[in-house]
Amino acid sequence: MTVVVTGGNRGIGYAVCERLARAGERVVLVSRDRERGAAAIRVLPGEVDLVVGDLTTFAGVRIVAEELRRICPRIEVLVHNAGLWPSRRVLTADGVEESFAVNHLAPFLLNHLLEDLLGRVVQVSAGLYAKGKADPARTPQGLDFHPIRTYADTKLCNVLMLPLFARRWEDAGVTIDAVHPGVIRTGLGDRGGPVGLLLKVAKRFWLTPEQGAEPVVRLALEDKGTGRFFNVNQEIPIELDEELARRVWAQAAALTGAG
Ligand SMILES: NC(=O)c1ccc[n+]([C@@H]2O[C@H](COP(=O)([O-])OP(=O)(O)OC[C@H]3O[C@@H](n4cnc5c(N)ncnc54)[C@H](O)[C@@H]3O)[C@@H](O)[C@H]2O)c1
Repeated sequence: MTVVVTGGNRGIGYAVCERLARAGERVVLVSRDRERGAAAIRVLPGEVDLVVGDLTTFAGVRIVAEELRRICPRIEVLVHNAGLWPSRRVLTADGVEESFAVNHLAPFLLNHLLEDLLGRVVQVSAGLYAKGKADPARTPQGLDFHPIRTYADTKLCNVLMLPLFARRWEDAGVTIDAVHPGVIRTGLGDRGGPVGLLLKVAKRFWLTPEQGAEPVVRLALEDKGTGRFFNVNQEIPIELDEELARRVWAQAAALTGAG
């Protein structure tokens, strides 16, 4: 089975790659940095391929999709793990806020570009989605940027897309679930200043990337359901605003040219 893991060169993604490679799956690791990606695949066990690409821009996502198409006749599992928690507002070359681009638009576009190859998709989301607002008039450009809420907005967008992709793919038998991996000690959200210092201290008490990988791997290898959200291993019913979900979808489609 071929499993593609975005952002697989470090943190939870790396631990996911390691677990899957040890289990005998063919792993394709997507990394934005060639050297860091190559360093990761050198030490990973088993059959691991590297695809290099930056998921910040639509052009970067398209390059990744093309390369995946070239080397994978089928992708049994696509794990959208790459994620960003920025401390300040940065716009991408496409004019959208960076974490909105990587956390939400990149998975949205990859899902469309690869859908005929897919068996299953696992979206690494975050429990913080519940604090998000996903206002289509403001979120894409990161207007009113907030160091916590903006990230939460992007993760809410992931969750809003779940039932829509689940329905879209029903007949094709492609499934999609999302998971909050737990509070995990990785480089996510690292920053300077007093907040960075506090975070560094707090992270000592957080779980390891291997522990964060566990629920992601479990979902990657399971194929019983679709459209579900898991808080670690527990399924949480999600109440979604259908109308908002459709607007967020339409906007992602207009921005990326997919859908
Ligand atoms: N660490 C936690 O407590 C926690 C909690 C909830 C959700 N998550 C989610 O788990 C996922 C993995 O995060 P992590 O904690 O391992 O953090 P991390 O920072 O260690 O890993 C993030 C990965 O995403 C990659 N990435 C970022 N921007 C990219 C881009 N433009 N193109 C390609 N790759 C890019 C990074 O290179 C890295 O490999 C993220 O989606 C994150 O939001 C983490």
